Amino acid sequence: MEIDKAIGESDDKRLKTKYNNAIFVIRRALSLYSIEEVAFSFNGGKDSTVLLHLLRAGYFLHKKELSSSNGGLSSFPVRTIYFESPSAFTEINAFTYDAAQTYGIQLDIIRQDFKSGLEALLKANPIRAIFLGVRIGDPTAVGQEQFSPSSPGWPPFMRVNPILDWSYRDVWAFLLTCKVKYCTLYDQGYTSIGSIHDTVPNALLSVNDTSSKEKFKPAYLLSDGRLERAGRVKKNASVKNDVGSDSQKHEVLLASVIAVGDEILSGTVEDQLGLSLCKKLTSVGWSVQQTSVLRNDVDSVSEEVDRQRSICDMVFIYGGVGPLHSDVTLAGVAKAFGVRLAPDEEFEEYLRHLISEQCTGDRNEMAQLPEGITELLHHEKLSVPLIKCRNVIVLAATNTEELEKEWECLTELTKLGGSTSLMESKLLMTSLTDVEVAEPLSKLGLEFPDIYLGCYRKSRQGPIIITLKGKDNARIDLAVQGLCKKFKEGVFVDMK
Ligand SMILES: Cc1cc2nc3c(=O)[nH]c(=O)nc-3n(C[C@H](O)[C@H](O)[C@H](O)COP(=O)(O)O)c2cc1C
Ligand SMILES: Nc1ncnc2c1ncn2[C@@H]1O[C@H](COP(=O)(O)OP(=O)(O)OP(=O)(O)O)[C@@H](O)[C@H]1O
Ligand SMILES: [Mg+2]
Repeated sequence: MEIDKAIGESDDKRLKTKYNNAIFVIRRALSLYSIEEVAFSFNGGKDSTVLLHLLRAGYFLHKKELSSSNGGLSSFPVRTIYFESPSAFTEINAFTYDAAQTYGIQLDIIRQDFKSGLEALLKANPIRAIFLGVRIGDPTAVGQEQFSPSSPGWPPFMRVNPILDWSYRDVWAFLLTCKVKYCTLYDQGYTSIGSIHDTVPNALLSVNDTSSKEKFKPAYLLSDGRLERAGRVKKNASVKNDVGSDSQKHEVLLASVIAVGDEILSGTVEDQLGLSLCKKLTSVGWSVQQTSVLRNDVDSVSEEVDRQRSICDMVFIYGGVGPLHSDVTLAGVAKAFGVRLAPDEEFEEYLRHLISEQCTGDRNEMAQLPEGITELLHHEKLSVPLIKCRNVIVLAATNTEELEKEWECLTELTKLGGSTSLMESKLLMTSLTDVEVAEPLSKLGLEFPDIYLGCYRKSRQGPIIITLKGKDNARIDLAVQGLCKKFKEGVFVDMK
């Protein structure tokens, strides 16, 4: 069988594992249900196309085992249903029909909505299980397993999701490795295809071109699969790194800052990040509604996150992020949104670069993220992307320098610091130690509450760089003079 052979010959270990797991699910389903009792829901999309080939391979392997025959696969006897809609792309329709013909598939075209169509289908046929190309990350995948009964209110059948755990990259690795045809729209920048009314090419694949017609790279070049739905215009207009369109209606954006750490509560460790975060938020025009410190306890986190996420435009949470038993922040965030934690391969990949060979135990444990609601915000300055779950930003920073860096990246990646461009700023460099400048600086902060003061260093031994930001240049100059007065002349070098 050509698919089984192509995967067998590939040296992509991950793809092999994914393939074997999917084939296992398919073969289990074919053992549990007779061929008349299963159906394949095919719509010409990329995930569907992957599943088509997996099903063909799975059916072939299943049949081979039963009859020990070794012949080819000329026809595919699994009932295949396509819900054809007037708002489908013509390219999708053409591909669906074409694929059916190429692979000897008898297509059942249904021109009703999903629910009514399925009701009629199940009435007329002994179908008990339907294969779907649903993947983690799809909005409809939340809470689903590889075998999931249909939801209450839907006709009763088993949803079989062999590629539930496949990532965007796995999908493309499979289609390209097996060299199978897919819908032409994917070569024109479309990364996930809905109806003609809600789907455009993914702007992240746009190619700068002087000609009037915008050009796009093919779908397989999208580096962050999480953003595959960025081309779903109406339903997902806010997919890319904004703070939510509703929030823009407020005059002032509301933030909540949550720290998680038993050590802060016991006084063992002082929370420096909260203060810093509040200043930063204030400096870019946000109003911090509340700061809280919570125990390392899933329920405490979920309850607080749930409360704050509904009151505020954005919730910032830090502490309790990592693989230790006390690192419960992500589990709490997941619980607040009513989703589970699921392994995330792209995130795992980042962690693998960091921990590489030192890693013992199950790496997946470390790369679990709230399923279906997580967006990874990549930035070249960060070794691990920032985690955004709807309006909750999970910061991995454990000290102010790390926070400074994450904040910088966050403001670049989102519209958080939308007003920073209107701010005036000054950069001062000094070889004074942290201890020497800490108090004068915090005093300066009190004297100049309208001025944002930030500090960072490029290396541990290197100089400290002090940032002063505010809306009024004269006030910044006054603050600089105030600071300089507290020290001997010449200890600060004006960098700008
Ligand atoms: C064969 C099939 C079975 C489905 N079963 C369910 C189900 O059990 N529960 C449910 O909420 N939606 C079910 N759906 C609907 C999908 O979850 C989802 O709403 C749809 O695929 C998304 O399409 P849209 O993005 O065009 O709305 C089913 C869809 C199909 C095609
Ligand atoms: N109109 C439809 N007819 C039949 N099955 C459908 C239809 N729409 C969705 N499905 C089923 O739901 C699955 C998930 O749909 P989804 O749109 O997420 O994936 P896709 O269309 O295969 O790929 P893409 O994400 O690129 O659009 C499909 O793989 C298919 O099994
Ligand atoms: Mg689709």
